[in-house]
Amino acid sequence: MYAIQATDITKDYGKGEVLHGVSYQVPTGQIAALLGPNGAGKTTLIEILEGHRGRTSGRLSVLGLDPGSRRDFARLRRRMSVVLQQTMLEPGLSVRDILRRHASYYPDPLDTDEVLDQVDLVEKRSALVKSLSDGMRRRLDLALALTGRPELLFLDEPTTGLDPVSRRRIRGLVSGLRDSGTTVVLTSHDLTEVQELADRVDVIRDGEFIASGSPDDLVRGSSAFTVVEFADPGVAAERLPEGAALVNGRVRIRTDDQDTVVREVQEWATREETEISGLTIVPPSLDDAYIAMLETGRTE
Ligand SMILES: Nc1ncnc2c1ncn2[C@@H]1O[C@H](COP(=O)(O)OP(=O)(O)OP(=O)(O)O)[C@@H](O)[C@H]1O
Repeated sequence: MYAIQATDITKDYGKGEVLHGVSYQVPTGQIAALLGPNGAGKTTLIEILEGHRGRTSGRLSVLGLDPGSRRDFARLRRRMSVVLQQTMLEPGLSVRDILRRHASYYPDPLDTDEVLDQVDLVEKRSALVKSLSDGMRRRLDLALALTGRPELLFLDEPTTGLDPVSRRRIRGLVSGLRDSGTTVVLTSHDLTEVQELADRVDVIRDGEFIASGSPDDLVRGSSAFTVVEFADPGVAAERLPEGAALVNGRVRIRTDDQDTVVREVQEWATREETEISGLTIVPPSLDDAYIAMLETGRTE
């Protein structure tokens, strides 16, 4: 079952295509991250999926409806939520009042206090919107989005500007949404967050997808390097293993074949009659993989 099925979507704003026939699928109940450099076409695609922008061509089904049709869009609005980076809220209303009013738009909304608790804003329930900090505003935006029990949630940079405790809490909340069957489409430039949260990642560049898969798949399939390191054994630089560099008192070797490097390092240590201590093998992160992917233009 797919919450989103987009096939051969193109978009031309009038000066040539910015989406070149992209196909994109998100299984129901998964967290899908959409990544790509500035200008790649993420916002355009997301807005088409949300029904806030028309497509030039292609087929699209979101929760079984076509966001490009006015009638379906009206139905879809009751079943999905969008959390943008900035939203307009009436500054003179209290947190509780704004949530209550929002809840009145839905047939079966979440209880206001419950949703405030979820986003850790209980203590601010009587505060006016204009008195909230940026981080609190973001949490209120999320509370508003959750109120209608959306089946599909679009989240744009959900934890930008939040302090570490709030960030952790919101990430926990987002992964809990998946557990309760909500589908989440996430755009974030924080790839640690994406690695932690996303079930699948799709990378778009110049209006085309260049990679798709789980975060682990993308890391495994990338040309990013693993780093093998050990403590400086105190030998002369020219006697270090081939390809090694001395960085902050550690010998560092970048490789795409860690097993061979570890074996060679052990053989080297035997030859040099030296001990290897503090050996670490650090696989590439999603961040490394993503950068390598964009540099090499690797295809799926
Ligand atoms: N309203 C518009 N009119 C004309 N061209 C647009 C419009 N919106 C976006 N574009 C163009 O479409 C392309 C994709 O832009 P889009 O905003 O979708 O990229 P993005 O991946 O979301 O970028 P960013 O990470 O910078 O937000 C860009 O070349 C942009 O200039």
